[in-house]
Amino acid sequence: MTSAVNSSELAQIGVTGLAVMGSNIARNLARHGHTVALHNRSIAKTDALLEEHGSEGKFVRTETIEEFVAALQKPRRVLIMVKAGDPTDAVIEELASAMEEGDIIIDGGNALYTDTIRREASLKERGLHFVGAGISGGEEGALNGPSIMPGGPAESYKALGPLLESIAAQVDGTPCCTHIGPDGSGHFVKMVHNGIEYADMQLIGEAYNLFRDALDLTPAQIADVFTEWNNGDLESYLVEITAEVLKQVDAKTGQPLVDVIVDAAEQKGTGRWTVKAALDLGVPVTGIAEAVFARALSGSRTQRKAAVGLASGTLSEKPSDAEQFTHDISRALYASKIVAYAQGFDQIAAGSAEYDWNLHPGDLATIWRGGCIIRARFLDRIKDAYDDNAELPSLILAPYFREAIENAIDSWRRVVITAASLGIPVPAFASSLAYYDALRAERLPAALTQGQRDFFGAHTYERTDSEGKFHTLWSGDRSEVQA
Ligand SMILES: NC(=O)c1ccc[n+]([C@@H]2O[C@H](COP(=O)([O-])OP(=O)(O)OC[C@H]3O[C@@H](n4cnc5c(N)ncnc54)[C@H](OP(=O)(O)O)[C@@H]3O)[C@@H](O)[C@H]2O)c1
Ligand SMILES: O=C(O)[C@H](O)[C@@H](O)[C@H](O)[C@H](O)COP(=O)(O)O
Repeated sequence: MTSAVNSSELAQIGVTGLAVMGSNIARNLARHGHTVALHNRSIAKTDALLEEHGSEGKFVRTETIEEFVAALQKPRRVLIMVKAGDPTDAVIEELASAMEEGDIIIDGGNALYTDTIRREASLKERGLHFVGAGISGGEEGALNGPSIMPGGPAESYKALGPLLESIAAQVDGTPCCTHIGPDGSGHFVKMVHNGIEYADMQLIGEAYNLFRDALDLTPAQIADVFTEWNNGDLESYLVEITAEVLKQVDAKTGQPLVDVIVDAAEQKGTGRWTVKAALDLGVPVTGIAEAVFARALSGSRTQRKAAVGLASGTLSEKPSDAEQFTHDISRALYASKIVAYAQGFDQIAAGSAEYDWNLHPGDLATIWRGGCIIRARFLDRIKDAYDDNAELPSLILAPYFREAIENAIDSWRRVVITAASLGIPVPAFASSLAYYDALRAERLPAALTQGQRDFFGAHTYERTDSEGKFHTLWSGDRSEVQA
């Protein structure tokens, strides 16, 4: 264990916040030959890390922020891995007071991107570089290679990029880390990543529920289906771990573990942030929104308990061909997943335009191919789609995805029809299908909405055959005037 701080042992980077993520990233950095200064508010975590893993590389133990900052090579690079929100502000303030012009502070937590925009602007005034870096992959990714989404000044990426790229996951020799864009862009992109993660998990949950309630399969049988799917176009980390979770037997009861876990899903907030930001940007992220609401509904335990026994109707015929229905579910999952990703990429495009970030969707597909929670074979297809046409109006319109949906459409409809008739909730499957149908519709009932708005509020409407805004004199002779 290295505890002394002297000039010959200055660290290339410091990590403060040594809980699950920080400790594993510090180890990842050290394992890649970087000397890492360690700091945590409570010293016990620092000592535990050194005690258990001090031999994995070169660490510098520090107790105070002053010692920590003094242990770093200039320009100093500090990675903050603490709780998002006020704790991050408190740590930034402490660090900024001890650091010098040109030093770089990296926030690797799940920060709200508007906080990152504010922090970057305020630290810039103090001569410090601030990099808001989304990091995905959980504990295992942090240690063995996460996907890293750093925003902030391009200049700071020059000093930081090689180091971050060295610890990121690699796919086909390409690191899952790239400079995303200015200020809050890295955290914005990480937020949308998490939103897509929510949608993906909800869709998998709906597929699981259909297997249980429409086909009467056991968790172990469903695990086998997911394992098989993981060898095809649905191959992904989330499908893989779904099989693992479903296979798990509870040691205490002998029941499948999934049956003894309380069915109320929690959420730390990134999914909710994605939906709030999408509402402000005016982007329909229906798959993500349904996933966030589904978690909220699952947590409404009192209401749910009171509602048990409500009528489900009489249409209760189960699918007669289990093999066909299993195939249908796999296609409904694939098609709905395409919609969720298309919507997430739409939100990224809208955020990029709003904040002038100049984000490149193909780059994101590239760095999400490995390390992160939504990593999937599918991401290669998304990368190809944006390589072919960086200006795609929607991912759904890329030839590969268009064809995939065409091949899935009847299965997708059968799944939603069956679920609706059996009373099995599939909000994400159904809303994704509704989104797809609305997107491809030549005419939408929005024309009627406009008429209603004009009727009660003189809000005006556009005509299909002339330029300008119009208003009908609804309370008068109902003639039309140009507004
Ligand atoms: N867990 C994941 O899978 C995951 C994945 C990606 C990103 N993230 C993000 O990464 C960050 C770290 O996550 P985590 O799960 O490792 O840890 P966490 O539970 O979110 O945070 C614990 C760490 O924050 C420190 N901390 C809390 N309040 C503080 C304060 N006021 N001042 C200074 N330090 C404070 C704690 O120090 P003490 O030890 O002294 O309490 C501890 O080191 C979070 O922003 C999280 O959202 C997490
Ligand atoms: O990319 C990741 O590594 C995960 O998304 C990570 O960020 C974390 O596990 C989520 O924040 C959990 O989110 P919920 O608690 O909201 O499900």
